[in-house]
Amino acid sequence: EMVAEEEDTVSGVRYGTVPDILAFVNLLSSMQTPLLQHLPKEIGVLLNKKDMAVKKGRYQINIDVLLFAWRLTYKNPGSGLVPKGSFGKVHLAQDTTTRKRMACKLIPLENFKAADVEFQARLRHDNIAELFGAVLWDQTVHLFMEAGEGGSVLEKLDNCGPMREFEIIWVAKQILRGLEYLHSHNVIHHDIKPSNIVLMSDKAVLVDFGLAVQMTEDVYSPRDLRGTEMYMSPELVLCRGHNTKTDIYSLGTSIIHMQTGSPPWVRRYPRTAYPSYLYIIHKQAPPLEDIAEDCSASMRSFLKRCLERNPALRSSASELLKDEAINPPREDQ
Ligand SMILES: Nc1nnc(-c2c[nH]c3ncc(-c4c[nH]c5ccccc45)cc23)o1
Repeated sequence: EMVAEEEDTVSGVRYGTVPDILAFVNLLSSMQTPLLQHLPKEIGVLLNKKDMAVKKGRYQINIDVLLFAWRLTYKNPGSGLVPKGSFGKVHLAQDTTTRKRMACKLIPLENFKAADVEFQARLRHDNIAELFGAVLWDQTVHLFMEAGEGGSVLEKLDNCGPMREFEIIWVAKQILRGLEYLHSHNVIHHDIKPSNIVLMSDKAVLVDFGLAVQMTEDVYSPRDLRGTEMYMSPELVLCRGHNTKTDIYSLGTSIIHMQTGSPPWVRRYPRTAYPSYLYIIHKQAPPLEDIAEDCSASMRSFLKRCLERNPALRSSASELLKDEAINPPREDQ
């Protein structure tokens, strides 16, 4: 009766609350795949009753919700792309009843970790991509989330070149609000970079919490190296313990990428000659030389605060939100 019981607790797709979806995703990551191999249909928990229409316990891909490759406004038509997250491909999804457009990240069940969802389910903030639901279908976990239809900042940089300072200020301010909220819950994102910042018409949001961790003390001692090299802080590379300030450093290197079109280091140390940048990040002073020539004095001092080598002296998100660089006096606007 154990199997039958588990079957009926997970049968079909239903609306639920955050504890329900956390229980569901923990079940997924603990359940052995053989048991999940022969499920008759999709199973899942949806948080968003308003925009997702479940019909008699069904929420079928290609029937109740359609998946598309993203078509970017500034990309030539037809080049629909499927951006890759840390462990999954991200599609545009549209509920066929409500017409709501969402992002849908597909993670193969064997790669799925409850952590992918836990932070996004438990933490809600305007500048963190909202989780709408999770559905297991055909051995693949489908995570439905708030969609940044303007694409990621990386796509924008690749397509439109370096951003102007007022655009960078607009993005930096919102990501700092998201980081201030995350860090107030002792959560480290661990992968702040242009491809994990997505754009909507009225805001920028953080995505991809696959590497996020919650600190229990005021230092996190890593078991593995998490993040993307170019944006990593010196203390993270050293692997002797770090804290939420590592995200602030990664925002600083991301801003250098936004203003110059390239991540720090690569112009001075070409990728062809340097397979890894970890040693450079550890040995060299922070990459202030890679700050754009036309960077304003206030933004330059803002970046120095983000890229301070000593995390204890590096500014926090709350402190940076008061910086004049992102609060220009009115006549500047
Ligand atoms: N790794 C990851 N985990 N969650 C997300 C995510 C949640 N909502 C989203 N909205 C848009 C995009 C996106 C990324 N690159 C793009 C290029 C074109 C259009 C859209 C995008 C990604 C997401 O991404």
